[in-house]
Amino acid sequence: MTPANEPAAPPQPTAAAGEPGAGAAPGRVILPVASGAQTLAAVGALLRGRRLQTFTAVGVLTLGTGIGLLTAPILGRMVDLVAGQRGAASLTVPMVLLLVVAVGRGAATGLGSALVARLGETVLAGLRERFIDRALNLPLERVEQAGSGDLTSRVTGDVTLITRVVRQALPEFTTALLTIVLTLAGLAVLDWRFLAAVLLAVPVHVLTVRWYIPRAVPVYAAHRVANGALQHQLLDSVGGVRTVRAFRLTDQHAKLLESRSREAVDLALRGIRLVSGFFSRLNLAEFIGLAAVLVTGFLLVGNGSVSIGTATAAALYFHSLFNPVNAALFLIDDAQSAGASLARLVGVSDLPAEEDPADAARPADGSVRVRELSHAYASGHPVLDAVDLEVRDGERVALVGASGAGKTTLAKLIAGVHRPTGGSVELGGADTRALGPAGVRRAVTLISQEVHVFAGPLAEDLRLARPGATDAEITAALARVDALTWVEALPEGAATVVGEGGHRLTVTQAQQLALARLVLADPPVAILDEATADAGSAGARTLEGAALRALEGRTGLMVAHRLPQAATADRIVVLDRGRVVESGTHAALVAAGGSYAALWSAWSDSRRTGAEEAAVPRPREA
Ligand SMILES: Nc1ncnc2c1ncn2[C@@H]1O[C@H](COP(=O)(O)OP(=O)(O)OP(=O)(O)O)[C@@H](O)[C@H]1O
Repeated sequence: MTPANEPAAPPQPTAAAGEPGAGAAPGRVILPVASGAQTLAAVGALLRGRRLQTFTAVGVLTLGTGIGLLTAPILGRMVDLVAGQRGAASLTVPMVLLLVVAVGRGAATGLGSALVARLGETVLAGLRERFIDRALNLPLERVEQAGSGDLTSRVTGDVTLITRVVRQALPEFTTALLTIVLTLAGLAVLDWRFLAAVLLAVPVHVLTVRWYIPRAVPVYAAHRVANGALQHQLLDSVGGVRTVRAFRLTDQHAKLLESRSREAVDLALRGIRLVSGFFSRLNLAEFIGLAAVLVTGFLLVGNGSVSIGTATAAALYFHSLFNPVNAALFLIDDAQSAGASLARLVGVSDLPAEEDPADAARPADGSVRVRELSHAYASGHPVLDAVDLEVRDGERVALVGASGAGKTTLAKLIAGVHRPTGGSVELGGADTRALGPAGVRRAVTLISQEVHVFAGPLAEDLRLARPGATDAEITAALARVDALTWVEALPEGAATVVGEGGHRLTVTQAQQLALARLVLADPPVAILDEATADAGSAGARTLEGAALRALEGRTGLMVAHRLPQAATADRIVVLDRGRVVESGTHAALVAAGGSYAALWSAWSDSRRTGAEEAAVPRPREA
């Protein structure tokens, strides 16, 4: 009695990425996950904007299912006609009707399914847009607290899962549910006792799902992990085949592969056994239900309550429930996983949008004033301790200090990436709280070491900093950061596709692009955090020159790891354990013989011995 359209592949319950604690490292505060009610409300709000589309889709699908329900009574009527020996001619009308019903049902359900899929896609697109909008505007601090993996897994894993379910399962699930509801109603119309007989099978369905889901979820989760481990082992053994042979590790690797493979196969077989168990239990439910309907029909026909045709129609109705019931139960897991993923998307998209003050202040110039600034990532562990710093409009200040001294933290606080635990930051005389997030973004640009090159034409990458920049402005910005020569040498110049899947840029080139974006954004304050530290010495010199030109006409704060770069700044500020310990010109600080002088002399010694060319010696690791 297994249905003809029983899905061929075993169902793979998904341990939804949103399950509590999934992937969350200890100490992480993961981004919010919406409750069931909030998720429904969000989907409801999206559907409300598409009332007509929703009513049409559900209406057409209901019509198709309703038309399909006519098949059983027509067949029942034919049975009555045959039982009453009314002659072959009397069957013509019911047969034509059957044909009309089949065509009508096929057309309406096909159209309805397409409309439901389309509605699902549109709603998903709306949700995705809202999610991306909120995600891109999340305070970086919040993303860091959650770990960027949390946001990434929502953008990738959850969105992919929901898209798959919306495309494949939603139309099938909706049709199955409608068929079940309408068929039960049809049974009640025939005779309520048929409905009661059919409902005898429901407890077996419920028990089957309760048996299957808790067993299947861990098995399939473990199967995915085992498959991942097998792939990894294959890559390791095959990729490193020379080393494996050279060190005579062939047997060891073969054994490892065998054990990983056995593990994956065992889990796959357990999955298949579960699916067999799932369907055999459903078959039992079908047996119980059909037996009950037939016995009821026998009794009702016997006492003259219904005709043989009506009893036949009831049995056919029940038989027509097999496929939708199995499909709906089979898809419950997909629906659950999609629901969990949806809750994770709604959790982020329901976050309040970043608010800018109604009458946001405007910075008067490019000066920076930091007062009593303190910060602790974890309470009780201050990283910055009452830092005071004043940078004049147009001044270039280098921040130096040992690793962990707090330079990057200070840079991020000034750029508004983190909110300080205590104290304040003023840009151009205006407190950053009065400027608002958008105001701070306009006033200051932070370039960090992890420069991202967006996939697409190089010129478009630059236009992100100034939408609508002319070709001449792009060329001028590239020339200013010394990048024009290599950009013009690219196969299609500034139109060359760079980034993921495109022309690969070197680290130096990517940082030059970041500097060109800075030139185009033209903020009054720029912060370069280690922008030149990673590029190797030749690249580092190119970048130093580019950075100096990009900073012309604005206030510049440089987190400097190369002391010669710091030496060219108007002023050097030395941080130690979260405090400003020295401030002055290179000459003054060297003469003062303090910690900067110690760093400088260590660096000069290393130059003399030729041991170290590029990086600053780090006297103390935090
Ligand atoms: N996101 C974070 N969460 C928790 N602790 C952090 C975080 N970022 C930095 N820290 C800690 O804060 C302290 C200061 O780090 P910071 O990166 O500001 O120093 P730095 O002077 O820039 O160091 P480096 O030269 O190595 O980049 C370090 O102890 C670091 O481990």
